[in-house]
Amino acid sequence: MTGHSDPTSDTVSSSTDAPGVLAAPTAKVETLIEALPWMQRYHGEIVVVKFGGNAMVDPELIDAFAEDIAFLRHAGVRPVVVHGGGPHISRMLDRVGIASEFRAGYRYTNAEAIEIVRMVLGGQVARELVAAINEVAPVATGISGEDAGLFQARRKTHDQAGEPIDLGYVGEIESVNPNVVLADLAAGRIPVVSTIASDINQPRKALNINADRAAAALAVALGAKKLVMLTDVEGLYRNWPDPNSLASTITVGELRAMLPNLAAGMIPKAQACIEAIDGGVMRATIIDGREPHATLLEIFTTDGFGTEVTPDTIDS
Ligand SMILES: Nc1ncnc2c1ncn2[C@@H]1O[C@H](COP(=O)(O)OP(=O)(O)O)[C@@H](O)[C@H]1O
Ligand SMILES: CC(=O)N[C@@H](CCC(=O)OP(=O)(O)O)C(=O)O
Repeated sequence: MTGHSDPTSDTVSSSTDAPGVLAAPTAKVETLIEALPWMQRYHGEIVVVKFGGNAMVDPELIDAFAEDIAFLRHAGVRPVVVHGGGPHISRMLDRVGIASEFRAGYRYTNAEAIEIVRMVLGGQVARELVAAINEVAPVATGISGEDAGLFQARRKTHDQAGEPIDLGYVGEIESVNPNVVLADLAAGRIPVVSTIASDINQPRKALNINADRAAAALAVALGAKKLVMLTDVEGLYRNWPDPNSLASTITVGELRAMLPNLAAGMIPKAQACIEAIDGGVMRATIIDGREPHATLLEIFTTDGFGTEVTPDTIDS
């Protein structure tokens, strides 16, 4: 039996271990068969997967994520990874004596901090993730949003309720030129994108872009079929932090209505889901990145998990 890890199991089993020996292959086949319609649905499609800094908490989770991305690529999906790195940035800022401050879910980024953000995202987090994926499938490449005009941004001046806000060198994406990502995909590579943008008014200056928002803008520009965001909670809670209020599906209209009452890191995530769906991405999901292989389970199994944001009316 090709690929069978236990050569002794070709022999007749004793009655005590027979049920386990019989059940395991059946379950494996069921899992594979369950994946078939999802593989068909996403074959050849672009899926943007955002890996949040809080989901990158341990090396085993990064390894499992790298395997999932390699699996998707070899199953015929065209995955594009967008990474966060908030905790990594906060640690480095702390080391150089800059306190982290978040306003309405976004990091207040002064002139010194933007240099650290650029260095940590492009020079540390992207490198670690590219290396992890390349260990499994050596086709990952790192791309900064400053490369080849990928992300052009303008300084962010208002919060989600439309009130003026000072965030320093934080940007809102104004335009996306996805050609550099498309070229990588066409060459069979797995792009890993860092969310720094060029300032539209000062092209040599960088702006700090929230990674959820950047992932959504990129998903729209690429015509992605799906946006998946891995984070450190099970999904979106309608009544945070009530553990019984986890939403398994929510329409974009319902989410829009919740937006003014959301807190902290969930604000940009919800805005990202809304932008993605409004921009034509059919599904945006927020899933628990603390669960190993969450990405694969979400994309290739029927139940999926976490919170799925859908258009108000679903026609596909
Ligand atoms: N309604 C909500 N549902 C889920 N999480 C929420 C909600 N409101 C605020 N949060 C917070 O948002 C956090 C996720 O955002 P964030 O820390 O920015 O994650 P990431 O680094 O993955 O982008 C959760 O850990 C939780 O503390
Ligand atoms: C403007 C802003 O807040 N930028 C984020 C960019 C990184 C990010 O979004 O990382 P996570 O996905 O891990 O939160 C920051 O500086 O933390």
